[in-house]
Amino acid sequence: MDLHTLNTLNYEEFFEHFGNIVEKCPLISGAVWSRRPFSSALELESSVYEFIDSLPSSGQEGILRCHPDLAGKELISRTLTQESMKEQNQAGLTSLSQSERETLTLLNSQYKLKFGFPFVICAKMSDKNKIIEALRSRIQNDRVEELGTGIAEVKKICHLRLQDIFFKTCPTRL
Ligand SMILES: NC(=O)NC1=NC(=O)NC1=O
Repeated sequence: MDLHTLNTLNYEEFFEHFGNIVEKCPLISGAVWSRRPFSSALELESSVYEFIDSLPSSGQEGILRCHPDLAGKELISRTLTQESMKEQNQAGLTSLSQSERETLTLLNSQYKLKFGFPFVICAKMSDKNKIIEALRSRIQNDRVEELGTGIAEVKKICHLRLQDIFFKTCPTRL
């Protein structure tokens, strides 16, 4: 997608392309649309991060709570968003053994009980073993630290989703 197109999308069209760059948080894209014109794709990405960083902790916790568990009920019931399905599949979470699934389910529940928001990690940059390892170690952290780490992972997920959108629409420009 070239810059002219990006900057001339009305907000409905902007939602079509960018509505789920942060999982189930179209409000962020709705807010960032007001920041156009963008001088680059990078500036669009920075506007998303600035919006997220400007939220109070309750708002950032809300963003984490919009994320489905990894290998959770939405994956089982096939109600994941397209983006999440692709990311979870890429990390090998659609081909877990029974014991791996049980371990992830237990750790996810313990994590949510402790923090009041789900464990979030950029699945595309990880794999099932690293995810289980990260969950085991991050559950030991305190809440403030985990909120920060979770939001950092949300930004990584957003970065890769934006790359997909821009690359998909102009694959020739490598
Ligand atoms: N709880 C999560 O970490 N969810 C996710 N990570 C991803 O990379 N995609 C998701 O949906």
